[in-house]
Amino acid sequence: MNPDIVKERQNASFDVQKLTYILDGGPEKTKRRREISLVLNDPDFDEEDPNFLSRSERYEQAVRKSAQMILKLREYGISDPAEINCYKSVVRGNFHESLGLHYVMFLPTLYSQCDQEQSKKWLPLATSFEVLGTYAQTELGHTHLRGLETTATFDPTTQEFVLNSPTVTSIKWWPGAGKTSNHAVVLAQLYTRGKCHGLHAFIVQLRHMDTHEPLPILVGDIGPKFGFSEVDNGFLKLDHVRIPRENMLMKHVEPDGRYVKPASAKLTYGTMVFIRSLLVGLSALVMAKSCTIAIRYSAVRHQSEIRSEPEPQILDYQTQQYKLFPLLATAYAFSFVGQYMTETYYRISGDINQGDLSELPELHAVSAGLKAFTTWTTNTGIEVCRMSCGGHGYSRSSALPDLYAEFTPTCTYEGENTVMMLQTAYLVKSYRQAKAGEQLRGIMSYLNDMEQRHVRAHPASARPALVDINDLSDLVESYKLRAALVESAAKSIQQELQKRRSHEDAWNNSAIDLVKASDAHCHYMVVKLFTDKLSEIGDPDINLVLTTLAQLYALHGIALNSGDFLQAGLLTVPQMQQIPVRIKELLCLIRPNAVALVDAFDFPDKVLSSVLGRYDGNVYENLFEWARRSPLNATEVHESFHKYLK
Ligand SMILES: CCCCCCCC/C=C\CCCCCCCCCCCC(=O)SCCNC(=O)CCNC(=O)[C@H](O)C(C)(C)COP(=O)(O)OP(=O)(O)OC[C@H]1O[C@@H](n2cnc3c(N)ncnc32)[C@H](O)[C@@H]1OP(=O)(O)O
Ligand SMILES: Cc1cc2nc3c(=O)[nH]c(=O)nc-3n(C[C@H](O)[C@H](O)[C@H](O)COP(=O)(O)OP(=O)(O)OC[C@H]3O[C@@H](n4cnc5c(N)ncnc54)[C@H](O)[C@@H]3O)c2cc1C
Repeated sequence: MNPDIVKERQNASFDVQKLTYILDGGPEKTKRRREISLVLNDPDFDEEDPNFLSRSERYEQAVRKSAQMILKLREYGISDPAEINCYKSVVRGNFHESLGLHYVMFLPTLYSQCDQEQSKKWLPLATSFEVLGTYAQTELGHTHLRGLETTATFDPTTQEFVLNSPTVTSIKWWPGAGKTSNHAVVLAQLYTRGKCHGLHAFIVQLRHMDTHEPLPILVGDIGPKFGFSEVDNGFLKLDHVRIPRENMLMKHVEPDGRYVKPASAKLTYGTMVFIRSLLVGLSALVMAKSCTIAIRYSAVRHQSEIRSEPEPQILDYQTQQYKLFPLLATAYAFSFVGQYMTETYYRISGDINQGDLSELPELHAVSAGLKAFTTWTTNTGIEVCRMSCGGHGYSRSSALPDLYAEFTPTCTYEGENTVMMLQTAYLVKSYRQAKAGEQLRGIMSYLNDMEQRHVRAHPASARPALVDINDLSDLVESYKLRAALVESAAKSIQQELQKRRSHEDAWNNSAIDLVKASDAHCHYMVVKLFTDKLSEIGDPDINLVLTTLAQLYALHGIALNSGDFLQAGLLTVPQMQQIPVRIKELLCLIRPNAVALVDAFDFPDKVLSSVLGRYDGNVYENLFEWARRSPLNATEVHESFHKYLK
C-alpha cells in the first residue's frame, strides 16, 4: 500500500463504511452489492484489456461477455431488475455491452406497451433471449419524432401492416445491436383508412431465428464511432415489410382498420422517459468514478514545490483542489438526485399504470431537464479530472479517456441536450398558470409566489442582503429565486408575440432564455435535493462532511453564474466577494477527507479499471506493467521495421 494513501485514510474524520451505506440506501443493500461484485473473481469473465484489441475483437469479446452474463444470472438466480443492473454494471466496467439495448429499451418497451396477449407471446421469448431486440427510432435524416418518415400502413385484406422506409433519410440509423439483434421495436407513422395517426411502435423480425441471416431487410453496423466500440449501432432499411396486425404494440387498429385512440399519445414515448431517468444515476456513477481516479492519483503524485521542502502531493495545491472538490461535491449531489429521479420515475409510472396520467407532463419535463443538466456537467467534469492527472491522464491506462468516450454520447442520445432543455414548455406553462392564480403543486410550487417576489434585474445595492452565504437554506432560497429566470423567458416570448411574430418564431427567438431558465430550474432542484438529503443523515460526522460538500456545491454554482444572482439582486457585490474566500475555506475543510470521500463510493479496482485510481495507490509500477502488455511490445522488433525501415 502506498504510504501517502494510507496516511490519507488515517486522516478521515468520519466512518467511510457508514457513508457507503447511505449511498447504497442501507447496509443490506451494500452487503448485497458486494456479494454481487464477487462475480469479478469469476474466471469466466477474464478478458483482454479492450484497449489492446481491434473493434471486431472488442465486439466479439463483448458478445461473449453478454452471453456469459445471461448464463450466470440464471445460475445465481438473480432476477430483481435493480440487482441485474448492479451485476451488469460490475461486469461491464467502463464499457457498454452489445446486448444493452435489449435490456434497457426493448424489454422495457414490451413490459410497458404489450397488452395481455402480446405479453404472453413476447415476454417469454424476450426474457429467454430467443428474441434479441433493439429499439429503432432515429432515422438518417431525423430524430424529431413528428418528422420521422418510416410508415406502417394497415392492409385490412391481409390483416397486416406494411412497413416502409421510402427515402434514404428514412433509413433507421443508430439503433444498437445491428448485428446482434433478431427483432426490433420499430417506431413508424401509422396509416390506416388513408389517415396518418402519428408515431406508433411495432415489433419487426429482422433475422432468421436459427441462422441469424437477415430476412429480406437491409440491416448492418454503421461503422466505428468516437467510442461505443462494443456496440454495433446499426442501420435498418425496410422495403414494404409485412408484419401481422398483432405486432402493433398496444393494438390501436381494429381488424376493420378503425383507429382507437390511446389514453395519451405520449405513452409511446415512455421508454425514453425511463432511460432519461436512468441517465441521471449514470451521471452520478461516472462522475464518482472520475473523481475517485483523479483524487486518489492526486494523493500519491508528488510534483514541484510549495515551500522549499520535499515535493508535495499535488492534492495540496489549491488549484488542484479547486478543480476536483467541486466535482466531488457534484458526484454526491447527483447521487442523491439520481435516487430522487428513480423514486419519482417509479412512483409516477405506477400511477400511470393505474390510469392516472396527471403527472406525466411533469415526469417528462423533470427527466428531460435533469438528464440534460447532469450529463452536460458530468461530461465536462470527466475531462477536468483527466487533465488534472497531467500526462498520465491521457494514457488509456487511467480509464479517463474511455470514461469520456463512453459517456459523452449521453449528451446526444435519448434526446439531444439542448432539445431536452427546450422541453421547458412545461415550465413556461406552469409559470403562466401560477400567474393566473392557480396553486401549483410539487416541484413547481415555488412559482406560486413569484408575482409577490418579482425577481428581475435590479441594482444589487438597492436590495436588502437577504442571504447568509454560510446558511444552506438561504442558498437554496436564492437558487429558487434565480430559477424564476423562467419569468424572463416567458416575457421574451410575450414581447416577440407583441411584435406580431408567430408563436413558433416567438419560441425560437426566446430559445436561449428558455434553455437558461431550464438550466436554472434544474440547478435549483439539485441544490434543494442535496440539502434535503442532509436532514435524513443522523451521523454527525457524516452530516458535517456532507454539509461542507453541499455548501461548496451551492457556492461554486453561484460563483460560476454570478451574473444571474447579481442581476436579480439576490446577492450583493460584497457578498459575491465573500464567496471565493468561503470557497477556499471549504476546500481546506474537505482536503483531509478527500480520499475517504471517494473511498465511500466503494468501486472495486476491477470496476474502475484504472491504474491511476488503484485502491493501493501503487501507480508507477503498475503503469510500467500495463505498458509492457501493449501489443506493440509483443515482439522486440516490430514487423514494420522489416517491411519499411530496414
Ligand atoms: C450511484 C448511482 C448508481 C445509479 C446507477 C444507474 C445505472 C444506470 C444503468 C444503465 C444506464 C443506461 C445506459 C444506457 C445505455 C443506452 C444506450 C443508448 C440508448 C440510446 C437510445 C436512443 O437514443 S433512442 C432515440 C431517442 N430519441 C429521442 O430522444 C428523440 C428526442 N425527441 C423527442 O423526444 C421529441 O421529438 C420532442 C420531445 C423533442 C418533441 O416531441 P414531439 O415531436 O411529440 O413534439 P411536441 O413538441 O409537439 O410535443 C408534444 C407534446 O408532448 C410532450 N411530450 C414530448 N415527449 C414527451 C414524453 N416523452 N412524455 C410525455 N410528454 C411528452 C411535449 O412536452 C408536448 O407537450 P405539450 O403539452 O403539447 O406542450
Ligand atoms: C451512441 C449512440 C447511440 C444511439 N442509440 C440509438 C438507439 O438505440 N435507437 C435510436 O433510435 N437512436 C439512437 N441514437 C440516436 C440518438 O437518439 C440521436 O442521435 C439523438 O436523439 C440526437 O438526434 P440527432 O443526431 O438527429 O441530432 P440533431 O437533432 O440533428 O442535433 C444537431 C444539432 O441541432 C440542434 N437542434 C436540433 N433540433 C433543435 C431544436 N428543436 N431546437 C434547437 N436546436 C435543435 C441540436 O441542439 C444539435 O446542436 C443513438 C445515438 C448515439 C450517439
